[in-house]
Amino acid sequence: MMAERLNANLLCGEQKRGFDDVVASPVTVLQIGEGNFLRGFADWMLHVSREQGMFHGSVAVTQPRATGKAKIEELAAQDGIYTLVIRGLENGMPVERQSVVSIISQVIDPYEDWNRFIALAESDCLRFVISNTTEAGITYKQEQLTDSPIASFPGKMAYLLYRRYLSFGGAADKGLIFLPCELLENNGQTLRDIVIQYSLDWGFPEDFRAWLTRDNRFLNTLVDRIVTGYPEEEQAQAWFSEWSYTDRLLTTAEPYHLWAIQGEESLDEQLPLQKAGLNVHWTNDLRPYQQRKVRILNAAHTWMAPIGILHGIEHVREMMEHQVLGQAVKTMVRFEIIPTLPYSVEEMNAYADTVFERFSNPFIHHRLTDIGMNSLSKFKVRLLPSLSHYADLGLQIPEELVAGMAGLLRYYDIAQVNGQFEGRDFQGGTYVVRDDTESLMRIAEIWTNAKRNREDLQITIKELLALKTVWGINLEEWNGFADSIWNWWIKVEGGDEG
Ligand SMILES: NC(=O)c1ccc[n+]([C@@H]2O[C@H](COP(=O)([O-])OP(=O)(O)OC[C@H]3O[C@@H](n4cnc5c(N)ncnc54)[C@H](O)[C@@H]3O)[C@@H](O)[C@H]2O)c1
Ligand SMILES: O=P(O)(O)OC[C@@H](O)[C@@H](O)[C@H](O)[C@H](O)CO
Repeated sequence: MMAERLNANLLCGEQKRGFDDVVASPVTVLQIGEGNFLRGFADWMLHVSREQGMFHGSVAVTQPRATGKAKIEELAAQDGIYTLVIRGLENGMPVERQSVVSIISQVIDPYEDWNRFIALAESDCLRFVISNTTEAGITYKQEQLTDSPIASFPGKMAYLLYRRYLSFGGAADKGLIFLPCELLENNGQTLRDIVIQYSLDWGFPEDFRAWLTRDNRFLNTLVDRIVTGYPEEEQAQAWFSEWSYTDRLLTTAEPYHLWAIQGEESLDEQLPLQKAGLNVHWTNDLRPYQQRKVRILNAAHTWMAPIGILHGIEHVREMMEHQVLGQAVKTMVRFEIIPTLPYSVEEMNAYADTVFERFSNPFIHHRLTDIGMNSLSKFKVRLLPSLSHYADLGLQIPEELVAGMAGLLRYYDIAQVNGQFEGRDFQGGTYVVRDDTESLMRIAEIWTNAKRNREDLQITIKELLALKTVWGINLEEWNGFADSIWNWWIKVEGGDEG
């Protein structure tokens, strides 16, 4: 795609002209994660702000894992420049906007060039660290301190900060502001705790930890935008011939975007996103944003993936257009989930309306198989709290929430085939289930031992509901729950949809 390499300089103040008259600004943001989401969300936001003359920095992007180098290599080959197409409905009207995002001025593979990565610690103008490493990226695992690539994302941050502390003698104004985008409650705080843990493991001095906690900020944030990545090849080719260039990093996203950040509004002076007209909220309470998103939008996705796949449905929009299932999603959100949330029903219904409009976006082909990945842990966080609300009050769990659990169990009726876990949909077609291997093995074992007659299936359902390692609690103990699931089973396997 790109003719010439951007020759950006890591050091502040040294700006060089590069590709197509783009001026590479000083690197003020370190980005951990080269995936679709950050490119369709945070990078795009910074790009918009810079286009308006408000944000004056640029981004150094690095990959968080040693495996899967294709994207970082493509990014390097394209000088960090890529195309984003935003498509969808805005106030009921279709929109399609293409932009060439050029905010990335450095592409660094820490596994190939550790020294270049760690040199960022000494950069005077570095101010922010933005990340998306999936929920799996913000976890603690004991690790050795080496002077070559550190494996984990938090480990890398601990070392980078330590080097920064040494470089600047613990200067207060050289602390960094972390904005993690991982969909994890208290993502900032969790990242900070793990970074501190590494600093203890590796024997860094107490003074460093004082600087770390006093002069660095780890802000909790909540992101919301559906970024669907590279489009179907036919669409991509049509665009390429229209634009007269090809772009393997082409990404598509919906117009809707929200970034809620737990921090004072004055931070927008340093990171002018709200000022640039973006839907960014600086707030002291993230919970309302978090809960409504996870418990409504993500929950609806997590509900529809297994059920939709079992019915042979491929995309979210098709699911919403399905006479029975589309209605079931809406019923569940409006009448079963919203009443469990501690917020105004009007506000929640208004949010749900925007979600249904987003799900019906005619330009976005959001695959249920993508959403269905890791459904076990997603169900636990996104749907189970709504079910628990009823169970804890001794109430019967409503029909569509039951269907969500039952559909999930049916979807995980799997067997190991050629090293993969396969299930069969209602039409007899096969699909592959991707999830935590240990849980999959346990579930596959239960299903393999099941005798498949009526009575035995009831026992199997109970056995699955009792898997505390998967659900965190024993769901078999919920009064009447196993029976409700069984009723769904008879209805659906008997041919009815539900
Ligand atoms: N795509 C969306 O619409 C969207 C919206 C909001 C949040 N998210 C979150 O983003 C994540 C998926 O990101 P994407 O859509 O950019 O997909 P992607 O596959 O393009 O990128 C995934 C990124 O996560 C990194 N990663 C994966 N596993 C990791 C691990 N174990 N440790 C460290 N890093 C790891 C990859 O290197 C890559 O940078 C999911 O966790 C999802 O919840 C996605
Ligand atoms: O990205 P996942 O796989 O964690 O969850 C699937 C979707 O629910 C999710 O990607 C939403 O589309 C996104 O969270 C919207 O902001």
